[in-house]
Amino acid sequence: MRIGIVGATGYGGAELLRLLNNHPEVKNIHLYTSSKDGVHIDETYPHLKTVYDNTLQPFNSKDAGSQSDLVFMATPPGVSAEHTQEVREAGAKVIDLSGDLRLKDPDVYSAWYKRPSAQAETIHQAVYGLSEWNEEAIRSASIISNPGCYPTAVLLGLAPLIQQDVVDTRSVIIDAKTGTSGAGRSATMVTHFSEMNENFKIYQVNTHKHTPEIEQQLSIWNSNMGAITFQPHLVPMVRGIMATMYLQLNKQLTVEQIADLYNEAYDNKPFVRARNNHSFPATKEVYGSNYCDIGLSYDERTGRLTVVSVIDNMVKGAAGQAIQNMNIMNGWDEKTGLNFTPVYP
Ligand SMILES: NC(=O)C1=CN([C@@H]2O[C@H](COP(=O)(O)OP(=O)(O)OC[C@H]3O[C@@H](n4cnc5c(N)ncnc54)[C@H](OP(=O)(O)O)[C@@H]3O)[C@@H](O)[C@H]2O)C=CC1
Ligand SMILES: CC(=O)N[C@@H](CCC(=O)OP(=O)(O)O)C(=O)O
Repeated sequence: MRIGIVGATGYGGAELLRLLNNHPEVKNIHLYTSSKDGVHIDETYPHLKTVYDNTLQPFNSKDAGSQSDLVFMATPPGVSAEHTQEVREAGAKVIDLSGDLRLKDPDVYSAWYKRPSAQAETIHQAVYGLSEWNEEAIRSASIISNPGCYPTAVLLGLAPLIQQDVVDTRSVIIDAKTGTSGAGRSATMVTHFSEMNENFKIYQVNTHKHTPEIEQQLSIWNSNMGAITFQPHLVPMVRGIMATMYLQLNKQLTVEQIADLYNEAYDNKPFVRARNNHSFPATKEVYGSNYCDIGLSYDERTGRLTVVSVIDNMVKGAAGQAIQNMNIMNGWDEKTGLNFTPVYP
């Protein structure tokens, strides 16, 4: 299969290249840039030196769409809104890692992203690529909107409870932490070493653009769902997301019954590892891998359930899930090219 990566000089693009290099069905990769035409990828990323012979070429939709069967858009907001349809018309399928095509209501997109949305038709065609829960639609999709990193961790953690309607829908509080790579390679002050080392910051309180994305999917699963509270934090590490979620159950369930909901949901899902022994995952336990690890605890004193979900934001939260979706679209085993254990310590 011929692959195109737009935004290859960014963190998401580089991670795609690292993973696709080990994918047996991928024979040819074109890298596109808006600023580094003619530069070899290993000048930007020496760690990718042995990966194909890739020189960056200028991005235009026509070339990208005709030189590739599938194009990954690993670009900032606005780029895929503008170019996805042109890439499709030139012949390639598209997997978009940005948030441009995730929100089905263009007004909601404009309100949270503070920019014009993509055309309604493109948004309509895009299938939300939460691999574990949307497999059938992904299989026949031509455009995938790859989920955001936080929504991936949060939705995988909440799905079994929300789908089975065992949660007081107004009680959901999500306290999430991320490493600095989530901000991309071009981020400057916010993730500057002096700003982040020995520091811990809350940011975009009640305004983060992943809030409507999480709410949209939760309300597809359960029409009683309303607004949620989602607060992101930056911690001084490079990779990893931990989402700690607090919720009140709307019915009496034993710890065993709660664990059963997770086992039933994820027993045949190779990348989700739910624990039912009161053990809690740490971000390092999924580092560099496509796993999402989940732990939970029910506090009988308060009637509150705590769910902890961790992923590597660069892999399951971006490039890994995108490749998992590529596998599903092509009828390949979803683990192809992704079947490796986390790096530890
Ligand atoms: N980092 C993460 O953990 C995650 C990121 N995402 C999303 O994936 C996307 C990419 O993120 P990330 O890789 O971190 O970001 P980076 O800032 O690291 O990289 C983005 C790349 O996009 C390219 N680019 C910028 N403008 C244009 C343009 N007009 N046309 C074509 N290419 C352009 C740039 O490369 P060049 O200058 O060579 O063109 C740049 O290297 C974003 O939308 C992000 O929100 C999603 C999930 C997780
Ligand atoms: C640390 C940091 O800034 N993280 C980013 C992660 C989200 C991201 O990558 O955004 P999309 O996947 O939705 O495009 C943020 O909070 O915006």
